Amino acid sequence: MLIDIENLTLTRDKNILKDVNWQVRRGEHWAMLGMNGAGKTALLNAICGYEFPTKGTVRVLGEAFGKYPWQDIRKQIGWVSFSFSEMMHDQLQNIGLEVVLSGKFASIGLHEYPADEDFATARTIMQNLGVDYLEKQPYAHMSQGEKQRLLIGRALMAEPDILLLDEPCNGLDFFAKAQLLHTVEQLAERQETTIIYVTHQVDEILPVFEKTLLIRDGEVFDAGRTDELLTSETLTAFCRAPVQVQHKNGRYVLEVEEEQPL
Ligand SMILES: Nc1ncnc2c1ncn2[C@@H]1O[C@H](COP(=O)(O)OP(=O)(O)OP(=O)(O)O)[C@@H](O)[C@H]1O
Repeated sequence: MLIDIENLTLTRDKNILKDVNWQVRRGEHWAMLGMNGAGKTALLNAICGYEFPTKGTVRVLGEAFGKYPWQDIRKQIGWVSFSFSEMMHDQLQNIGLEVVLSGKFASIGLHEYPADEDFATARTIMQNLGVDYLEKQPYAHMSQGEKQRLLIGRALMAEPDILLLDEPCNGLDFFAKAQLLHTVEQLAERQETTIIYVTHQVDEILPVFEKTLLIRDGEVFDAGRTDELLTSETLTAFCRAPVQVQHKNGRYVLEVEEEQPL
Protein backbone atom coordinates (compact mmCIF):
# COMPACT_ATOMS: atom_id res chain seq x y z
CA MET A 1 0.00 0.00 0.00
CA LEU A 2 1.45 3.37 -1.00
CA ILE A 3 -1.05 5.56 0.81
CA ASP A 4 -3.28 4.35 3.60
CA ILE A 5 -5.47 6.95 5.27
CA GLU A 6 -7.81 5.92 8.08
CA ASN A 7 -10.48 8.09 9.66
CA LEU A 8 -8.51 11.26 9.01
CA THR A 9 -10.03 14.37 10.50
CA LEU A 10 -8.37 17.78 10.23
CA THR A 11 -9.87 20.50 12.36
CA ARG A 12 -8.67 24.07 12.18
CA ASP A 13 -11.28 26.85 12.56
CA LYS A 14 -13.67 24.20 11.28
CA ASN A 15 -13.50 20.59 10.10
CA ILE A 16 -11.49 20.75 6.88
CA LEU A 17 -11.39 16.95 6.51
CA LYS A 18 -13.82 14.57 8.19
CA ASP A 19 -13.26 10.84 8.67
CA VAL A 20 -11.43 10.40 5.40
CA ASN A 21 -10.55 6.83 4.43
CA TRP A 22 -8.52 6.22 1.29
CA GLN A 23 -6.14 3.50 0.13
CA VAL A 24 -3.86 3.78 -2.89
CA ARG A 25 -1.96 0.73 -4.05
CA ARG A 26 1.31 0.77 -5.96
CA GLY A 27 0.73 0.82 -9.70
CA GLU A 28 -2.72 2.44 -9.46
CA HIS A 29 -3.38 5.86 -10.95
CA TRP A 30 -6.06 7.96 -9.25
CA ALA A 31 -8.02 11.04 -10.15
CA MET A 32 -9.24 13.21 -7.28
CA LEU A 33 -12.31 15.23 -8.23
CA GLY A 34 -13.80 17.98 -6.10
CA MET A 35 -15.19 21.49 -6.31
CA ASN A 36 -13.47 24.58 -4.93
CA GLY A 37 -12.97 24.29 -1.19
CA ALA A 38 -13.72 20.53 -1.13
CA GLY A 39 -10.53 19.69 0.78
CA LYS A 40 -8.28 18.42 -2.02
CA THR A 41 -5.27 20.54 -1.08
CA ALA A 42 -5.81 19.80 2.61
CA LEU A 43 -5.67 16.08 1.82
CA LEU A 44 -2.46 16.49 -0.21
CA ASN A 45 -1.00 18.54 2.65
CA ALA A 46 -1.84 15.75 5.09
CA ILE A 47 -0.19 13.15 2.83
CA CYS A 48 2.95 15.29 2.59
CA GLY A 49 2.92 15.90 6.35
CA TYR A 50 2.29 19.65 6.19
CA GLU A 51 -0.92 19.24 8.22
CA PHE A 52 -1.04 17.33 11.50
CA PRO A 53 -4.10 15.05 11.81
CA THR A 54 -6.55 16.01 14.53
CA LYS A 55 -7.73 12.40 14.49
CA GLY A 56 -6.93 9.28 12.46
CA THR A 57 -3.79 8.02 10.76
CA VAL A 58 -1.86 8.80 7.60
CA ARG A 59 0.49 6.09 6.36
CA VAL A 60 2.64 6.58 3.29
CA LEU A 61 4.99 3.90 1.95
CA GLY A 62 4.16 1.82 5.02
CA GLU A 63 5.25 4.49 7.52
CA ALA A 64 2.88 6.26 9.91
CA PHE A 65 2.92 10.04 10.14
CA GLY A 66 4.27 11.14 13.53
CA LYS A 67 6.41 8.00 13.92
CA TYR A 68 8.83 8.48 11.06
CA PRO A 69 10.94 11.39 9.74
CA TRP A 70 8.53 12.76 7.12
CA GLN A 71 11.24 14.62 5.21
CA ASP A 72 12.35 11.15 4.00
CA ILE A 73 8.81 10.36 2.85
CA ARG A 74 8.54 13.73 1.09
CA LYS A 75 11.56 12.79 -1.04
CA GLN A 76 9.43 9.97 -2.48
CA ILE A 77 6.57 12.32 -3.36
CA GLY A 78 6.71 14.66 -6.34
CA TRP A 79 4.17 17.47 -5.97
CA VAL A 80 3.56 19.60 -9.05
CA SER A 81 1.12 22.41 -8.59
CA PHE A 82 0.14 25.54 -10.39
CA SER A 83 0.93 27.62 -7.30
CA PHE A 84 4.37 26.03 -7.21
CA SER A 85 4.91 27.07 -10.79
CA GLU A 86 4.17 30.65 -9.69
CA MET A 87 6.78 30.33 -6.91
CA MET A 88 9.53 29.59 -9.37
CA HIS A 89 10.39 33.24 -9.99
CA ASP A 90 13.82 32.66 -8.39
CA GLN A 91 14.48 30.26 -11.20
CA LEU A 92 13.37 32.48 -14.05
CA GLN A 93 16.79 32.79 -15.65
CA ASN A 94 17.56 29.09 -15.37
CA ILE A 95 17.32 27.19 -18.62
CA GLY A 96 15.05 24.15 -19.06
CA LEU A 97 17.74 21.57 -18.41
CA GLU A 98 18.74 23.29 -15.14
CA VAL A 99 15.13 23.43 -13.93
CA VAL A 100 14.74 19.67 -14.46
CA LEU A 101 18.15 18.95 -12.86
CA SER A 102 17.22 21.01 -9.79
CA GLY A 103 14.62 18.34 -8.97
CA LYS A 104 17.47 16.01 -8.08
CA PHE A 105 18.40 18.31 -5.18
CA ALA A 106 14.86 19.47 -4.33
CA SER A 107 16.12 23.03 -4.76
CA ILE A 108 14.75 26.06 -6.55
CA GLY A 109 17.65 26.96 -8.80
CA LEU A 110 20.73 24.82 -9.26
CA HIS A 111 23.24 25.21 -6.42
CA GLU A 112 25.08 21.90 -6.68
CA TYR A 113 26.93 20.52 -9.67
CA PRO A 114 25.12 17.46 -11.05
CA ALA A 115 26.94 14.28 -12.06
CA ASP A 116 27.23 13.24 -15.73
CA GLU A 117 24.53 10.60 -15.25
CA ASP A 118 22.18 13.27 -13.86
CA PHE A 119 22.52 15.22 -17.11
CA ALA A 120 21.73 12.04 -19.06
CA THR A 121 18.69 11.28 -16.87
CA ALA A 122 17.38 14.84 -17.19
CA ARG A 123 17.72 14.72 -20.97
CA THR A 124 15.89 11.37 -21.15
CA ILE A 125 13.08 12.72 -18.96
CA MET A 126 12.78 15.83 -21.13
CA GLN A 127 12.67 13.71 -24.25
CA ASN A 128 9.96 11.46 -22.78
CA LEU A 129 7.87 14.50 -21.88
CA GLY A 130 8.39 16.10 -25.29
CA VAL A 131 10.19 19.15 -23.86
CA ASP A 132 13.74 18.39 -24.97
CA TYR A 133 13.54 21.42 -27.27
CA LEU A 134 13.41 23.59 -24.11
CA GLU A 135 16.84 22.45 -22.92
CA LYS A 136 18.50 25.84 -23.42
CA GLN A 137 15.46 28.10 -23.13
CA PRO A 138 15.17 30.30 -20.02
CA TYR A 139 12.22 29.34 -17.80
CA ALA A 140 11.01 32.96 -17.98
CA HIS A 141 10.48 32.67 -21.73
CA MET A 142 8.38 29.49 -21.64
CA SER A 143 4.62 29.31 -22.05
CA GLN A 144 2.53 28.15 -19.10
CA GLY A 145 2.00 24.73 -20.71
CA GLU A 146 5.73 24.30 -21.27
CA LYS A 147 6.43 25.31 -17.67
CA GLN A 148 3.93 22.76 -16.37
CA ARG A 149 5.44 19.93 -18.42
CA LEU A 150 8.93 20.97 -17.38
CA LEU A 151 7.92 20.97 -13.70
CA ILE A 152 6.62 17.43 -14.09
CA GLY A 153 10.09 16.60 -15.42
CA ARG A 154 11.64 18.35 -12.42
CA ALA A 155 9.54 16.19 -10.08
CA LEU A 156 10.47 12.99 -11.97
CA MET A 157 14.18 13.73 -11.51
CA ALA A 158 13.82 12.58 -7.88
CA GLU A 159 12.31 9.25 -9.06
CA PRO A 160 9.26 9.63 -6.81
CA ASP A 161 7.05 6.69 -5.87
CA ILE A 162 4.07 9.05 -5.92
CA LEU A 163 3.47 11.96 -8.27
CA LEU A 164 0.82 14.47 -7.18
CA LEU A 165 -0.41 16.53 -10.11
CA ASP A 166 -2.38 19.33 -8.51
CA GLU A 167 -4.68 20.94 -11.10
CA PRO A 168 -1.93 20.94 -13.74
CA CYS A 169 -4.23 22.22 -16.50
CA ASN A 170 -5.09 25.44 -14.65
CA GLY A 171 -4.46 28.42 -16.85
CA LEU A 172 -3.80 26.41 -20.02
CA ASP A 173 -5.49 27.03 -23.36
CA PHE A 174 -7.22 24.05 -24.99
CA PHE A 175 -4.21 23.16 -27.13
CA ALA A 176 -1.70 23.29 -24.24
CA LYS A 177 -4.18 21.33 -22.13
CA ALA A 178 -4.46 18.59 -24.77
CA GLN A 179 -0.67 18.44 -24.97
CA LEU A 180 -0.25 18.23 -21.21
CA LEU A 181 -2.91 15.52 -20.88
CA HIS A 182 -1.18 13.53 -23.62
CA THR A 183 2.09 13.83 -21.69
CA VAL A 184 0.39 12.68 -18.47
CA GLU A 185 -1.22 9.75 -20.26
CA GLN A 186 2.11 8.56 -21.64
CA LEU A 187 3.75 8.98 -18.26
CA ALA A 188 1.02 6.96 -16.56
CA GLU A 189 1.34 4.21 -19.17
CA ARG A 190 5.08 3.91 -18.46
CA GLN A 191 4.17 2.95 -14.86
CA GLU A 192 7.29 4.60 -13.41
CA THR A 193 5.33 6.26 -10.65
CA THR A 194 1.83 6.22 -9.18
CA ILE A 195 -0.02 9.35 -10.27
CA ILE A 196 -2.67 11.19 -8.30
CA TYR A 197 -4.31 13.73 -10.57
CA VAL A 198 -6.26 16.45 -8.76
CA THR A 199 -8.86 18.34 -10.74
CA HIS A 200 -12.20 20.17 -10.83
CA GLN A 201 -12.85 18.96 -14.37
CA VAL A 202 -14.35 15.63 -15.41
CA ASP A 203 -12.93 15.88 -18.95
CA GLU A 204 -9.37 15.73 -17.56
CA ILE A 205 -9.98 12.27 -16.09
CA LEU A 206 -8.21 10.13 -18.67
CA PRO A 207 -8.77 6.38 -19.10
CA VAL A 208 -5.39 5.72 -17.40
CA PHE A 209 -6.97 6.95 -14.15
CA GLU A 210 -8.78 3.76 -13.42
CA LYS A 211 -9.71 4.91 -9.90
CA THR A 212 -11.35 8.13 -8.75
CA LEU A 213 -11.86 9.75 -5.36
CA LEU A 214 -14.84 12.09 -5.14
CA ILE A 215 -14.32 14.60 -2.34
CA ARG A 216 -16.95 17.05 -1.12
CA ASP A 217 -17.14 19.25 1.99
CA GLY A 218 -14.02 17.60 3.44
CA GLU A 219 -15.50 14.11 3.18
CA VAL A 220 -15.03 11.25 0.77
CA PHE A 221 -18.27 11.18 -1.18
CA ASP A 222 -17.23 8.01 -2.96
CA ALA A 223 -14.09 6.23 -4.15
CA GLY A 224 -13.59 3.39 -6.56
CA ARG A 225 -13.55 2.51 -10.22
CA THR A 226 -13.76 5.58 -12.43
CA ASP A 227 -16.16 3.99 -14.92
CA GLU A 228 -18.55 3.17 -12.08
CA LEU A 229 -18.37 6.63 -10.46
CA LEU A 230 -18.44 8.96 -13.44
CA THR A 231 -22.09 8.41 -14.26
CA SER A 232 -24.94 10.91 -14.54
CA GLU A 233 -26.58 9.43 -11.45
CA THR A 234 -23.53 9.55 -9.16
CA LEU A 235 -22.33 12.97 -10.32
CA THR A 236 -25.83 14.44 -10.04
CA ALA A 237 -25.81 13.40 -6.38
CA PHE A 238 -22.19 14.58 -5.97
CA CYS A 239 -22.82 18.00 -7.58
CA ARG A 240 -26.23 18.43 -5.93
CA ALA A 241 -27.45 19.50 -9.37
CA PRO A 242 -28.71 17.59 -12.41
CA VAL A 243 -25.81 16.77 -14.71
CA GLN A 244 -25.41 14.49 -17.71
CA VAL A 245 -22.19 12.52 -18.13
CA GLN A 246 -21.27 11.05 -21.47
CA HIS A 247 -18.33 8.86 -22.37
CA LYS A 248 -17.08 9.81 -25.82
CA ASN A 249 -13.89 8.52 -27.43
CA GLY A 250 -12.51 7.47 -24.06
CA ARG A 251 -13.16 10.87 -22.47
CA TYR A 252 -15.85 11.91 -20.00
CA VAL A 253 -17.94 14.95 -20.83
CA LEU A 254 -20.16 16.59 -18.23
CA GLU A 255 -23.04 18.85 -19.07
CA VAL A 256 -25.08 20.72 -16.51
CA GLU A 257 -28.77 20.21 -17.25
CA GLU A 258 -30.96 23.25 -17.18
CA GLU A 259 -33.13 23.37 -14.08
CA GLN A 260 -36.72 22.51 -14.97
CA PRO A 261 -39.19 25.18 -13.80
CA LEU A 262 -41.33 23.86 -10.94
N1 LIG B 1 -5.62 26.48 7.89
C1 LIG B 1 -6.92 26.60 7.64
N2 LIG B 1 -7.76 27.15 8.55
C2 LIG B 1 -9.08 27.25 8.29
N3 LIG B 1 -9.67 26.82 7.15
C3 LIG B 1 -8.88 26.28 6.21
C4 LIG B 1 -7.47 26.14 6.39
N4 LIG B 1 -6.95 25.53 5.29
C5 LIG B 1 -8.01 25.32 4.46
N5 LIG B 1 -9.15 25.77 5.01
C6 LIG B 1 -10.50 25.66 4.44
O1 LIG B 1 -10.76 24.30 4.19
C7 LIG B 1 -11.52 24.14 2.99
C8 LIG B 1 -10.79 23.19 2.04
O2 LIG B 1 -9.68 23.88 1.48
P1 LIG B 1 -8.75 23.26 0.34
O3 LIG B 1 -7.75 24.30 0.00
O4 LIG B 1 -8.25 21.96 0.78
O5 LIG B 1 -9.81 23.09 -0.85
P2 LIG B 1 -9.55 22.62 -2.35
O6 LIG B 1 -10.44 21.45 -2.61
O7 LIG B 1 -8.10 22.42 -2.59
O8 LIG B 1 -10.10 23.87 -3.15
P3 LIG B 1 -9.65 24.53 -4.54
O9 LIG B 1 -10.13 23.60 -5.60
O10 LIG B 1 -10.38 25.80 -4.55
O11 LIG B 1 -8.16 24.68 -4.52
C9 LIG B 1 -11.75 25.53 2.44
O12 LIG B 1 -13.02 25.95 2.85
C10 LIG B 1 -10.66 26.36 3.09
O13 LIG B 1 -11.05 27.69 3.27
